[in-house]
Amino acid sequence: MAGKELYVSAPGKVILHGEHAVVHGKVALAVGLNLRTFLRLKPSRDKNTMKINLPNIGAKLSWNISDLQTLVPSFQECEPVSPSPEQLDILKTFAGVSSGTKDTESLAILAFLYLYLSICGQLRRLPSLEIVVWSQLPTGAGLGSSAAYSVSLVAALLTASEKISYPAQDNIETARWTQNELTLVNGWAFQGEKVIHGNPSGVDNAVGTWGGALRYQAGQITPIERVPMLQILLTNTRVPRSTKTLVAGVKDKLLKYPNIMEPVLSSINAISEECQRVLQAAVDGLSKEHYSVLEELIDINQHHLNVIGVGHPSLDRLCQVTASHGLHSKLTGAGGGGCAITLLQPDIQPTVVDAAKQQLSDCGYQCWETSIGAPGVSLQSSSSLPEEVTRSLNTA
Ligand SMILES: Nc1ncnc2c1ncn2[C@@H]1O[C@H](COP(=O)(O)OP(=O)(O)O)[C@@H](O)[C@H]1O
Ligand SMILES: C[C@@](O)(CCOP(=O)(O)O)CC(=O)O
Ligand SMILES: [Mg+2]
Repeated sequence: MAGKELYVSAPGKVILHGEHAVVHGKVALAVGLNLRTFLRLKPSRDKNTMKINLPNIGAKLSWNISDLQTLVPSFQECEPVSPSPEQLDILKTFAGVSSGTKDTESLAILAFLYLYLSICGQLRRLPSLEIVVWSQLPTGAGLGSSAAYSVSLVAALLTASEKISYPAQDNIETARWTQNELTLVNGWAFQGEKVIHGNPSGVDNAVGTWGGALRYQAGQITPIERVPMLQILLTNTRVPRSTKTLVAGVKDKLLKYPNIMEPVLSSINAISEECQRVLQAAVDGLSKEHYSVLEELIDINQHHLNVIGVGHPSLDRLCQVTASHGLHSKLTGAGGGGCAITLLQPDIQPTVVDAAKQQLSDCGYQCWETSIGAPGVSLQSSSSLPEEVTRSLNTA
């Protein structure tokens, strides 16, 4: 691969049930989303420079390879390992980032530096690269943009450093790596998530890597086969929030009120189990009764998520608006604002959906009708990229 330009993409995700509880060992059900993060990597013309350009967050940085090379002795990992506090301190000092930062750009840069130095540190010399990452996903809205960022960076860096193969063949638009290679991508992307989130469960990077529909519990990833087609309305309240802060808040509540919070997490676990049971019992299509169960599960979980402290007035409003049209919604991802999902039954009148969407956009929210179960991280030919993506990557 050395010396080639490459394009990689990774999907965002929607958590159907189990957000937050999954951080504490419970089950989550998650699916790949057809909004993706795209990355272009090419060798730098200037042999002593590493450049990264992140147009979504307005960050453009470059470093001297010789300066980065001085950090290598503290990294050089053979396999994915958790970033140590000492390694993070070294990176913060190098990047001029204050400790305890939750700033978007700082977290993105720290994650990049950690992954670049760890993955490429064993090479004779760090490679001079130009990397652009651009995403269709809103950043920090619960759709796993941090994981899609880490997964696409890792797949590109592992390919560029020849630790995984270059799977593309002539005339093939998208190619995927082998299961073993994807396991390595997922393992490193989890470390990137740790830099950004502090204490991630690993569900988001698993969906970014494998796509489709997954059951995730304590690191165990089980693909859910033949999930019936679900129509989902995805709404972004546009209220910004930080996964890191929300995850830390739930942990504090759990430590303070273990006897009160643990049963709530167990109930969320039971909701995920029941949802999986319904989806798998209904491979030939969901009946009206199945839909009523799924709707009730959504309502109950939304109440639980409020109890554990990750609700937000914008999400309450969203649920009220959709309920007024007979629809059921819950937050997805870390909550505190960000996105919610609304289940749409297949025979729903388009006028009902349109009226709900209109009222949501009157609240200042952004809606998408999505298809779920998108493929995981992929190597793409430049000709396979939508025009919007090519433009964003090349003009950044
Ligand atoms: N396209 C991107 N470019 C740069 N950084 C990104 C991008 N997408 C995500 N990130 C990083 O991920 C962080 C958002 O992660 P998080 O709070 O977990 O929200 P999300 O729900 O979108 O994953 C951002 O602050 C930024 O550091
Ligand atoms: C809240 C959590 O369950 C999901 C977070 O998703 P997001 O970063 O908000 O897209 C945290 C995790 O699983 O690591
Ligand atoms: Mg995230």
